[in-house]
Amino acid sequence: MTRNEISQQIIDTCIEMTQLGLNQGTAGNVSVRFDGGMLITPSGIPYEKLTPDHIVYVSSDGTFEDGKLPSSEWLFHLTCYQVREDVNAVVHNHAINCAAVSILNKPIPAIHYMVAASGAKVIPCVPYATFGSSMLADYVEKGIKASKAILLQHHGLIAAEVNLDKALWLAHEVEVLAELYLKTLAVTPNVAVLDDAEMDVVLGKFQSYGLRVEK
Ligand SMILES: C[C@H](O)[C@@H](O)[C@@H](O)C(=O)COP(=O)(O)O
Ligand SMILES: [Zn+2]
Repeated sequence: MTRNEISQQIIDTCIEMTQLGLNQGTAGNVSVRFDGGMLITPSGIPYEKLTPDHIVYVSSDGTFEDGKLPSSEWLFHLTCYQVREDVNAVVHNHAINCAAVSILNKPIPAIHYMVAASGAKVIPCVPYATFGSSMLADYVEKGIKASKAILLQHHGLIAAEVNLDKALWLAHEVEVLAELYLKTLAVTPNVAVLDDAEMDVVLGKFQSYGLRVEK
């Protein structure tokens, strides 16, 4: 795919993210691994105003094109690609239920088997650090190594996957899980969780879930 086509896909994903109710205003950002670095949304431009020319190429050493300003979170996006070879797209947003759980500073435990869609038994909540900081990128590095979806304390969510469709799908799933967690926490502080053995089974099943058999 050409740079222009991927850039349009990034914009389409941003708009869908807002339509799904996962984001507000200019919050959030989206990137795709590209040519040794990544293509990423610019900083602070409303999604509906974006054209492919606004999308910024950031190289693996963090340098970017003259006259363009990448997302303030470019460093944690780049970090995701550097520490996980299996991901090619990263989505960040401030989805309301994920942000609420992050304010409680709680990981999302195995309250539902869909937690395993993250590739982990628990969706971690990494500590707060100022947006755009290298400290935040350091926390993201630790979290994303363990799980393809993480909560950022007092901030929001990151979901990383093999492609944009799957990254957005995962972000949406985690928002549903966060809502379920808040609803159950409102009834009892001791929310029941699935045991490790069952989560191992589900994690195994997710390895081949949705893969088409080639004939
Ligand atoms: C202040 C920013 O909104 C920050 O929260 C960042 O994390 C974000 O989500 C959007 O920033 P960019 O427009 O710089 O991508
Ligand atoms: Zn943010």
